[in-house]
Amino acid sequence: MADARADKAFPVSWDQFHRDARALAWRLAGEARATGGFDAIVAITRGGLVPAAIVARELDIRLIETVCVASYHDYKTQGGLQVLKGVEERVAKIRGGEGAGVLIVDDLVDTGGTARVVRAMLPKAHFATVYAKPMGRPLVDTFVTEVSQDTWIYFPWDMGLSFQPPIREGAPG
Ligand SMILES: O=P(O)(O)OC[C@H]1O[C@H](OP(=O)(O)OP(=O)(O)O)[C@H](O)[C@@H]1O
Ligand code: HPA
Ligand SMILES: [Mg+2]
Repeated sequence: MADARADKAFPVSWDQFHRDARALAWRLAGEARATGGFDAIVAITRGGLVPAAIVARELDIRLIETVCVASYHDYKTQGGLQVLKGVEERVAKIRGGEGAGVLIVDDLVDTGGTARVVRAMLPKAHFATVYAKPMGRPLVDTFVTEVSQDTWIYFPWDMGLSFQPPIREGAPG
C-alpha cells in the first residue's frame, strides 16, 4: 500500500532515473509512430516534471502543460487528493479534445488515485509513467519498471549523500 506499510526500499539515483526515463521515451517513440505522435505533454506535478523534461527532449515535444495534484502530504502518508490546477483550454482542445494527441507523464503510479483523476480530465490521452505498482498499473498505458505494492521508491530529488557506517559496526554478534 502507499503508506507506512511500504517496507521495502527502492532507491533510484539520478543516473538510473535518467536511464529509466530515456527507456520510457524509447517506448513512447514507438507509440508515437503508431498513433500519429503527441502534440503536447501534460506533466503531473511535481514528480512528473522530471521525466516530462527528459521525454520532451527525446521526442522533441515543445508544448508542455501541467496538472497540479497533491496527494502525499507527508512522507509515505496519503492525504486527501487535491487538484490545485487543471488543464489549460488550448491543450484540452487539441485534436478535437478529451486528450487526443496528448501525452500525460508522471514519475509513478501507486494506488492509481492520481492517475484516475487526471485520466478523467483527458480520457483519450496516453498515460505514461516511469515506475508502476500493481494497484495503479491498469491505469497506465506505458511504463518501464514495475515494483511490488509494498515497495517505497526513493527518488533522487528526495535524497542526499550521507555517511554509511561500515558493515562490520552494524553487523550482529
Ligand atoms: O498512484 P497514487 O497513489 O496517486 O500515487 C502516485 C502519485 O503520488 C506522488 O505524487 P505526490 O502527490 O506525492 O506529489 P508530488 O508529485 O508533488 O511529490 C507521485 O508523484 C504520483 O503523482
Ligand atoms: O513509492 C513512492 N515513492 C515516492 N513517492 C510516492 N508517491 C506514492 N508512492 C510513492
Ligand atoms: Mg506526483
